[in-house]
Amino acid sequence: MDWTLMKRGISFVPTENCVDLPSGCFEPKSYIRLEGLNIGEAIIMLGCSGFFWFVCLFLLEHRYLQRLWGKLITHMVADCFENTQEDEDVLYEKERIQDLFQRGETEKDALLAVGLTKSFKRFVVVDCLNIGVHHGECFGLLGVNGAGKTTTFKMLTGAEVITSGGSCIMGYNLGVNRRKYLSHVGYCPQFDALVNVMTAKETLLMYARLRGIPESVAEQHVDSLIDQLGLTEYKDKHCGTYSGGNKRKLSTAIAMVGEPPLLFLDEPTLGVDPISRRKIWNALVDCIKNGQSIVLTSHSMEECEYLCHRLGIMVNGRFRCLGSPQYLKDKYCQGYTIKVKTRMTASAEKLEELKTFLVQTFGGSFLRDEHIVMLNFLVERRDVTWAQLYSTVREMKTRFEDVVEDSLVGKTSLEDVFLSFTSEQVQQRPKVKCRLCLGCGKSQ
Ligand SMILES: Nc1ncnc2c1ncn2[C@@H]1O[C@H](COP(=O)(O)OP(=O)(O)OP(=O)(O)O)[C@@H](O)[C@H]1O
Repeated sequence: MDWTLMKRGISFVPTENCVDLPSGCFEPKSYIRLEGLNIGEAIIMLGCSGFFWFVCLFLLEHRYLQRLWGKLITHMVADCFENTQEDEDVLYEKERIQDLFQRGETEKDALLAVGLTKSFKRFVVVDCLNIGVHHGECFGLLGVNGAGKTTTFKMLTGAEVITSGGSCIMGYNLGVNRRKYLSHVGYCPQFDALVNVMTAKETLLMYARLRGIPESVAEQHVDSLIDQLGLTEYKDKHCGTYSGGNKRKLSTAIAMVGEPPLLFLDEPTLGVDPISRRKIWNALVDCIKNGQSIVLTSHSMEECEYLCHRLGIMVNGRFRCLGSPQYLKDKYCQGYTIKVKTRMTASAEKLEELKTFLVQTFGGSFLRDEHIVMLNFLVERRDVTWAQLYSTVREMKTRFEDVVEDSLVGKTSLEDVFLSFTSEQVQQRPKVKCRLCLGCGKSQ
């Protein structure tokens, strides 16, 4: 046998007429042949898979897949708004978000959600919602009970399956790169998810470890969160013994563990006292200064004005308006409000007289809402001066002394903007025609 040939990768196989061969009973044969147990097939497979993964890497590196996905999504949600009148700011934002998706530049915003839709059985709860949250921005999601805020949060945090649409956080797609996507999120759910037998410190340390914060800095990080949110007094007590407000503080602190780039906070200050609320606000302002982004829901207009750069008011699962608090006030509710507290003993005729007096005094004013003894008038005029308002209110008090108990004059607020949209909310909404809403349109 020729050992030099063996070393060069040539094997020897027995031949039928071995006696005739000069080398004896063996014939040289290559290892890399395709037949039998040779490695030819493996080499071809290796070459093909190398080429395949190179193409995949190339497509990923050059964002072709993201662009393709973006185009697909925007194409599929294109019909979402057909037959509906959308606010111009909402439409502008939708176009901006779709453009970013199409160009594959999803990392330009901290959060980009396009055509987000959720339907439960026969009803659409969130209806082709487009959300873009800039880096270092606090975005407020407002809406009456049942508008779809919590469902939106659940979809964006992967807790609820999205019926249609898609979402990217820091450029990572929930559908494609779920683990990376979720690693950038801190979530404070609407209902506290706490382990009752653990203390605040133990809970936060557990989350710090889960987030991979090194042990050497975890304790210091947790202590600073406890201090920031005013939980120092309770840090070694079991969560089960906490008041509702303290549970909310701890849930907010959990969301802040590890300084994630995006925080989803579902009513973080619900049931929190005014002093602690300000502590939470300050902690959130620090997060924003730190470059983190926040998506917040709240029923406190004061909180939204304090924290949010931009707000979207959700009605029937859609944005009804979008913009900064001041912009929304200027656009939707210019003017003043006159609140009148009436006496319980006031007769119906006198009340009607009072209403007519205020409506007629200022052309362009109307009774916006009425609750037992409270009348809320909106004066939608910019040319009215404070002096005119106060003199009218003085006159009203003198003329209707037996009807008016007290009154309050003020500029229109964010609450007025909010109230102007709430009447549009309906409890159950039928499915809309949308190419991505699975089966929608067909079942109707
Ligand atoms: N799992 C579910 N199955 C059926 N309907 C649901 C489900 N979850 C939510 N809904 C419905 O979806 C609608 C929106 O609920 P959601 O909790 O998102 O409202 P919300 O705006 O967060 O209200 P709130 O301000 O009270 O928290 C409600 O009418 C609710 O009944």
